[in-house]
Amino acid sequence: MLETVAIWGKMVTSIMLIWAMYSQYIPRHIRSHLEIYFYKLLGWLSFYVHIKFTEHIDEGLKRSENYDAIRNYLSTNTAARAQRLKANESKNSKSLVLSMDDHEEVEDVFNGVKVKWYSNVKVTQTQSNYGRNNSYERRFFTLTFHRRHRGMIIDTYITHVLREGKAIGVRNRERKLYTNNSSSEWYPWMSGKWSNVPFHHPATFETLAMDPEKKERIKKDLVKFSKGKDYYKKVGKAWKRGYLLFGPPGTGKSTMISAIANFLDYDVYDLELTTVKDNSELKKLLLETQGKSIVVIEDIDCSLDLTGQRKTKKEEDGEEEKDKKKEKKDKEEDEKKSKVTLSGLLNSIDGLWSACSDEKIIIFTTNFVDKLDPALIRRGRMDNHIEMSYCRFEAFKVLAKNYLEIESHELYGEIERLLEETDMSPADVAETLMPKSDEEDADVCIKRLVKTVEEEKEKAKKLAEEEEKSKAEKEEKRKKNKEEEADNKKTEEDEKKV
Ligand SMILES: Nc1ncnc2c1ncn2[C@@H]1O[C@H](COP(=O)(O)OP(=O)(O)OP(=O)(O)O)[C@@H](O)[C@H]1O
Ligand SMILES: [Mg+2]
Repeated sequence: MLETVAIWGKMVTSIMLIWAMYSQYIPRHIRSHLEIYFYKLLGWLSFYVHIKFTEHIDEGLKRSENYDAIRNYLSTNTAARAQRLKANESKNSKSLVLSMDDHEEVEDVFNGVKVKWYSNVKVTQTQSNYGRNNSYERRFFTLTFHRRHRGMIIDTYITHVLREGKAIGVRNRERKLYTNNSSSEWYPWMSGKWSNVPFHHPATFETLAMDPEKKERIKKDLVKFSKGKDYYKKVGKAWKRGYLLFGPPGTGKSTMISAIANFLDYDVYDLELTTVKDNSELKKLLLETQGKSIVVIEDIDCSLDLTGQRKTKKEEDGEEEKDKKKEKKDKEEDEKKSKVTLSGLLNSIDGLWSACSDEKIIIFTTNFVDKLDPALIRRGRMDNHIEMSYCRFEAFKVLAKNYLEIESHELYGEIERLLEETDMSPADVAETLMPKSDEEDADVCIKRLVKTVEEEKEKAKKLAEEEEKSKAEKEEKRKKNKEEEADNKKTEEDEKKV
């Protein structure tokens, strides 16, 4: 026994000595060549095949969906058998997820064939421009199996793992509301491209006040889209759909986005364009969004200078002089401003880049649809244009049911007439309907609404009258000026003749 220990001891010492000499005396470039041949030789001699699945793909640009699917699969099926588990990677999940810790190994059996999964991590050191050392971890799984099962594992087992893993991910995931970070925070050791919070908005299509027929049409459109994977593939279109929500403030555009997210069980990416520096940043941000999600750009007319109809030549000439004066000031401001352009945005929506992940809805909202460039909202880009309008009777009935739990009242007829004649947003109607104390019942709230709508109607009438009056005054003034000009001209001509 002692002899065996001594022999082992000698062997280990010799190996360490040889390794130290090898590292010290063989130059680095020769060592890397030798290592390549060593691994090749190992490959020829080994009976085992290894497949690596990395956490990030595309030069680290994008998180791999396959990696997440494998992690989910292993968490549910085999990770519990591992010696060391990690419980801290449940960020996107409703419940606690136990996954294999780094450098752990588990076995899986499929159709009687044994395979092994290893979870690995490689630490990379980088140096920033300021000389600071940063290290970050790159994780990957390695699947190992006997080479005689190569066909079955590659064709069947991996597909099975990915499909199962993705389904588990969808079942477990907690929906998120994402918002984009400024590019100074994009490093892996900082917040990354997107920050997120759990998405728990209570809005649904049932609580959304709008014309029931329109609502039904939108729901059908969404269902058709979410089930359309094969159809989109067949017609050769990226599996995405654009919605343009437009209408006055408080008509439910943002509420509609939440209702769509809840209806389809999608995540929401709230894209703040003003913090995106340029087109390339925009592409990188969109690449980092996952499928089954809604990308939202709210108030697109305010976000950037993407709007405004294209100018005519005449308008451009007239503005030339003014532009020159402003040029210097604008230039300074421009340097600070986002440089995302209309074409950059269009490219990201439906250029080649858009097809990088599936099942995505893109929603733009605006209060002023006429201000938008037609190129931005043409069909194919924004496939469905939805107008969110002022509260009419049908929408009121939904609000009354939600806020007061009533479906009829003696004043309903009166309200129907008033709402047809007055433009009041659902937000204002909802606020008026909401009981302000325990003593206020439905009757009080309905009467308050009638009073408020009547007041609004009166206000609108006065406003219209004032506008009409000021318009008439302006017209009168214009006519007077014109007459004066004509008189002056005539006098001048008469004087010349004399
Ligand atoms: N159609 C609606 N159905 C139900 N509630 C509504 C509707 N429209 C507005 N509301 C209520 O009014 C509030 C404001 O609505 P919301 O933020 O969706 O309006 P918006 O159209 O996005 O306005 P803005 O143009 O100012 O962004 C919501 O919180 C909601 O309670
Ligand atoms: Mg809004």
